[in-house]
Amino acid sequence: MKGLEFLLRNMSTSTNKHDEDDAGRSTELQNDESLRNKVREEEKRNMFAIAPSYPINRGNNIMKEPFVKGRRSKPKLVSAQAVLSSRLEPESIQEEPLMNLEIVQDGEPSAVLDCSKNNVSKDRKFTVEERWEESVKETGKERNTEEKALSTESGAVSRKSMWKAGQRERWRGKRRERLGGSVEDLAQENDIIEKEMNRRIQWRDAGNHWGSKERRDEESEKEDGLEERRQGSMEGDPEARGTMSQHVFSRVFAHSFASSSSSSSSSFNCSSAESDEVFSEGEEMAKRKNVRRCRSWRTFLTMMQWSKRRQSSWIQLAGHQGNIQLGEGGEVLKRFSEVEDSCLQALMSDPLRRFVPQYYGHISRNGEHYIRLEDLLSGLKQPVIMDCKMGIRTYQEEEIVKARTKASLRTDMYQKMVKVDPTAPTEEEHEQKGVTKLRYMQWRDSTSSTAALGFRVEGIMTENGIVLKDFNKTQTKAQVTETLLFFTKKQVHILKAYQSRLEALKETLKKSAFFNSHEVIGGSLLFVHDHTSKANIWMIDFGKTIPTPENICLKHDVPWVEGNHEDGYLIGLDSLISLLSEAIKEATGENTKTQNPQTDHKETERINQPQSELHKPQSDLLKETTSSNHLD
Ligand SMILES: O=P(O)(O)O[C@H]1[C@H](O)[C@@H](OP(=O)(O)O)[C@H](OP(=O)(O)O)[C@@H](OP(=O)(O)O)[C@H]1O
Ligand SMILES: Nc1ncnc2c1ncn2[C@@H]1O[C@H](COP(=O)(O)OP(=O)(O)O)[C@@H](O)[C@H]1O
Repeated sequence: MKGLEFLLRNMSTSTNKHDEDDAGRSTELQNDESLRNKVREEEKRNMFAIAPSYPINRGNNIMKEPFVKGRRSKPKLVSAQAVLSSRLEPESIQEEPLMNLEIVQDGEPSAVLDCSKNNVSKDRKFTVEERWEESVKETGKERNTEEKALSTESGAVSRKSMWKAGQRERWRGKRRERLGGSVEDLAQENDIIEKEMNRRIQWRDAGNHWGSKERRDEESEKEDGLEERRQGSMEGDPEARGTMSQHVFSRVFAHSFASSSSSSSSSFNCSSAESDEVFSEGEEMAKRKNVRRCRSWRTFLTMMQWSKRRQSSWIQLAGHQGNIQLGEGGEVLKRFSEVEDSCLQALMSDPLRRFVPQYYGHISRNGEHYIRLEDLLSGLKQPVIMDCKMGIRTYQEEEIVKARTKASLRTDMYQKMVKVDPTAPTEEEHEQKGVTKLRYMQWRDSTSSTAALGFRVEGIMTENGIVLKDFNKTQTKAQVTETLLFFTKKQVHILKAYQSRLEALKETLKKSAFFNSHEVIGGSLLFVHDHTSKANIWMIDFGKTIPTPENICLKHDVPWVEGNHEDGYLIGLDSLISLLSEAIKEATGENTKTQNPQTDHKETERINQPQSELHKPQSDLLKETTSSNHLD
């Protein structure tokens, strides 16, 4: 039986078993059901205090306080339809309680909402943490009212203690039966009974706790029509198993660690049949040890399975390879950079926050420092991704100063250059077998669409996990349009969703204090969609985004000359929006203007540095796949 399914079944089985056993108990116990529930609730509260439902949300002091409270007011990943209406929603940022991770349809944790429902605030799904807090509030309320009523009803003798006394009697009887005789030392016997009984309550409540929590989750998932998927496809569909209910897993995961500290109250009851028998202290210990051992192995294996699948379905498309990885808690870990970190901090309280992955602070791992970010691929099934580097230049002005003052030659960059175009380096560069970084970056900008259109495609990953990175010479409008059509498979709703999101971004950029005061160099827009028509675009990579000098107010849509610090971000955004329009026309067959990539290419050549090679049709790119990352 597969790990998670086994756990899920076990949890629900144990719940049922408890229900049956409860039914068979004495009348006295049945009458005191509500009190017993209260004790359970108390236990439950304690257990959750040590086992947060998702480690990323709390428990880590490295999270910075101001950002713990804030959260974007917008849904993060939305259906293509819903993106279209995003402009209509209020732009103001509401300060909401932290909701880093939410439950999506397939149960994977993610800051994702299914926005196919129009009323976002009413229909939004809650995070594991929010749900938990809500249930605590409710339980607390019930408890207080109930306790008040009881204390006034029964005066000094609480029903809780009456119930305990009844329990004690029952246990004493069972113990007498077991020992087959009378009990001589009453004080000692009482002590043993008290211990056994308390342990038994904790043991049972731990099982009931998981059972009832699981039942609640099952109910809410059923509402979402998930039951069928979980039962039907979990077993057969490796992808579904890969995107299994991580919130359930997280609980088991967190709980496993909590219980490893040998707290009996946090024991996970995986065999209720056994647990309902009365054991002697030694027997009970031995059984619990066994149960715990098998449980921790199962938990460990499940953890490994989940982690492996999630890791293999995650990809770093562009940028410095190895710089970014998926963290154990499902977050993205990016190698720490002071510049990027301060940008992300500032962005968390800027209107642009809804276009930026959630920032969770830092973490150290194996001596390395990382920035923790929301995984933007979470909640997507076989994601299709495109990374577009924005701006009319991708190097900072300081690179020019460096090239003038202490120019160092880069062999690696020379080699990259030659690989793309052996005729690109000058004779001197060929002799030196090296180029300056500035030279390389300028060459990259001019041979791609960066200099002319204000952005370039850095890479695309198709739904099969095929990665294409050969866009060095994708330069003209026609070529980029062709690339957009290829990337979206001409799906008009996706193209429109992207266009709409970019228009919303443009509006937000106008209002953003961050954007007004920063030179955004080397930043990307990450386009993500999947076959379930979820689509979104995110601003990522702020490693070279720096505050502008005080005397400079950037326009972002004018050409760059050295010293004006202009980045041309809005030039790129406008180009993208208009090329998406072209692609939509093309996809809907409305385009009367026949585009000719070659003529178009030649026009651009006149604007930029001439390049020797003509572009290859997009279909050829597939043959030149640089790497492959199969998701299944
Ligand atoms: O994309 P290719 O053609 O491989 O070139 C890369 C990108 O321009 C990187 O910019 P970005 O970070 O914007 O993607 C740049 O990093 P930095 O400018 O950030 O350093 C790399 O410089 P080196 O890291 O020096 O190699 C350069 O080699
Ligand atoms: N928050 C994120 N969620 C998912 N993928 C991400 C995230 N941040 C980055 N990536 C992936 O990593 C790649 C490189 O990210 P980037 O921040 O540009 O790195 P670098 O600074 O090395 O250029 C992106 O193209 C994308 O595939």
